[in-house]
Amino acid sequence: PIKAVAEARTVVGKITEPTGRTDKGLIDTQPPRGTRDFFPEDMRLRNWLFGEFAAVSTAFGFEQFDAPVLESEELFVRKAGEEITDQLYNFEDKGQRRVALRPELTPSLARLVLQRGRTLPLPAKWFAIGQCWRYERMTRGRRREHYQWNMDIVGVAGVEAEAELLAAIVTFFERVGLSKDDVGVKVSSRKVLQSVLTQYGVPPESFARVCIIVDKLDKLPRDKVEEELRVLGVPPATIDGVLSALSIRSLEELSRLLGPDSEAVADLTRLFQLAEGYGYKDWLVFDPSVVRGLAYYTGIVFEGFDREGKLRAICGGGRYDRLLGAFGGDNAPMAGFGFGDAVIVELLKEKGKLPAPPHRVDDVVVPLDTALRPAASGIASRLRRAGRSVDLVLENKKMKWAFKHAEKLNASRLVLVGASEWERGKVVVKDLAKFHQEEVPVEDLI
Ligand SMILES: Nc1ccc(Br)nc1
Repeated sequence: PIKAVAEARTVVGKITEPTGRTDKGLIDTQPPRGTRDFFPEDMRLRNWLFGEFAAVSTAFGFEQFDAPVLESEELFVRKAGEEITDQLYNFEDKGQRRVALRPELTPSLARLVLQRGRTLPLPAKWFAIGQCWRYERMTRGRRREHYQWNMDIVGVAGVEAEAELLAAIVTFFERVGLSKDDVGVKVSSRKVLQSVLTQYGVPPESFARVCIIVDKLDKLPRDKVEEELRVLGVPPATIDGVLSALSIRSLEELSRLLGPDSEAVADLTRLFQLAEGYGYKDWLVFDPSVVRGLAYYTGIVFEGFDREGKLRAICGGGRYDRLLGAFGGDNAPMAGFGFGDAVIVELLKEKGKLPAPPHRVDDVVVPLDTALRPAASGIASRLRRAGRSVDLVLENKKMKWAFKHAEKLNASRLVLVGASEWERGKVVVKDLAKFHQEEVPVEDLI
């Protein structure tokens, strides 16, 4: 079959038949547009990365949750002009239900919190690693799915929650070999923008939309952003006021602009003080131009970035105290972040820090003749029960082949089941690292 696939690709290249098959009757072996296959070598990298995500979440005492990739569309319908909802992967199912592949995990988290209601002990510290989707015109050739790690804290109103979440992000970066010279985290608060807009008399109901437009400043030219703000009804003087506030680069300056009683200044000052305590203050950069592109943030917002500025945001998050209310529930303070599986891999590749976990087994077990296959199967079971990973050779092979096979599998030992040893209740165990072998009684074999 491999040959056929190769032929199909070379001869035909693409699907020619209306049946979706090549002229040789081969199905299209590529995954759907914008999606990825994970071959074993890809899966080993993915398992390593998700293992690091989960290890950090566990180190912080978080519990894992998950929810369906398929959700009711209404969970994601927000009228703030976000890219994430513009690109919703939504459709009508066979029961005429409006459904969507989740573009993010936070609304599902909110749904689960509401489902538990008052029975949910607070604070709740939950994490998830889940596939998220968008439907983007393939003209841009971008992916339509990625996996995202989320950590969220429900029930903590103070910036202690954000400080803990930032500590988790820094812990992850350190675990995978990145330092504060490689990456940083830009931190701000939406209360900065809220204060400025209030000073200029912009109605609160425009706040989310203004944030979504301002978030485009690092993607669109300034005049385009100003145009979108004007269309939204934000007067030019206000736009200038907003944009000049975003160019502030110190909390002292911010305090002069917003006044000594500003909540934004108090939150950020406290957050940097806590960061000092954790020891990651040098990883943080106060940057009021960070607003993030999700409508529901209400306070501190942050995003991980590569200091060389070559890549898109590595991760992002913030406080969102009004999401449960938006779903008709009672509000509870919430803060969290999302960390995708794409940019971090690009960054680790750039830094030469991307691991390539090899496939390996502990033992290769080989019967040296057909009559000993049941015995060899028994040996493999015994070793597996002892916790070893065992590749049992399933065809009749010679010793030479067995050695090569064990080497390919990076095996630690080659266990040979031969007639003469078996008669004496033994097998031959070759230690492939120490080039030494011994006859081991079956009852002593582990
Ligand atoms: N929200 C979202 C979903 C899928 C991808 Br790829 N990127 C962003």
